[in-house]
Amino acid sequence: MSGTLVLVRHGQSEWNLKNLFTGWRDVDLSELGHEEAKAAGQKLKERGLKFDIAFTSALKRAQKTCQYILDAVGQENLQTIRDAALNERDYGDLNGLNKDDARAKWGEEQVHIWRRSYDTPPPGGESLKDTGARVWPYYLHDMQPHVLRGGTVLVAAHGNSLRALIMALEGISGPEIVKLELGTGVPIIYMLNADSTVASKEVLAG
Ligand SMILES: O=C(O)[C@@H](CO)OP(=O)(O)O
Repeated sequence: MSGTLVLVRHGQSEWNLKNLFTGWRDVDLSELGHEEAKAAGQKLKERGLKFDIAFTSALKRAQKTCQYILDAVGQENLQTIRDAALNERDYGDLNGLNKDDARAKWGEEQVHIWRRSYDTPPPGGESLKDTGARVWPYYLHDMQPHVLRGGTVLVAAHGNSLRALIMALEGISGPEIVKLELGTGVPIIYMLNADSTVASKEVLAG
């Protein structure tokens, strides 16, 4: 057995609440999002988890979620690396549009393909494959070494940057990844083997 990797999607954002495509727009957590982030920290504290390093994106909804978690576990000053490699997928021309308006304009199926498929990018934006092409090398180079040294690593990021990471981590296929949805503020705890494969996965939902 090797180390522990804890992935958390940020708490609900203002634009999640308004049902808008968000992507790289730097919107804040909603009131509920602040609570979800605190609750995520509380759950991890109850597990007795202590981190060796934290990683988050260049966007404040993820950074604030990260800080709430570190505060909750009593590690408010832990080394935290912020990197745009972990940013949400760039939604391109869809950024700022209402998701229901987009469905009315382009159809339910097309919007679902843009939101959840592996390799169909939204107009002017990144596909999940494109997102994985920046997230996975970053994981391998910057995060995995800590895990393989037996460390416990926190990653507070976004729905699609984490879907891309989980896809590679678990070896999920393109057709299967369509079904994977991540809840806001829900921690996922992976224990990894020494050969970097997944030994166990636990989702702290509810
Ligand atoms: O708007 C976004 O950037 C993302 C995540 O909130 O939305 P979706 O769930 O549609 O990928």
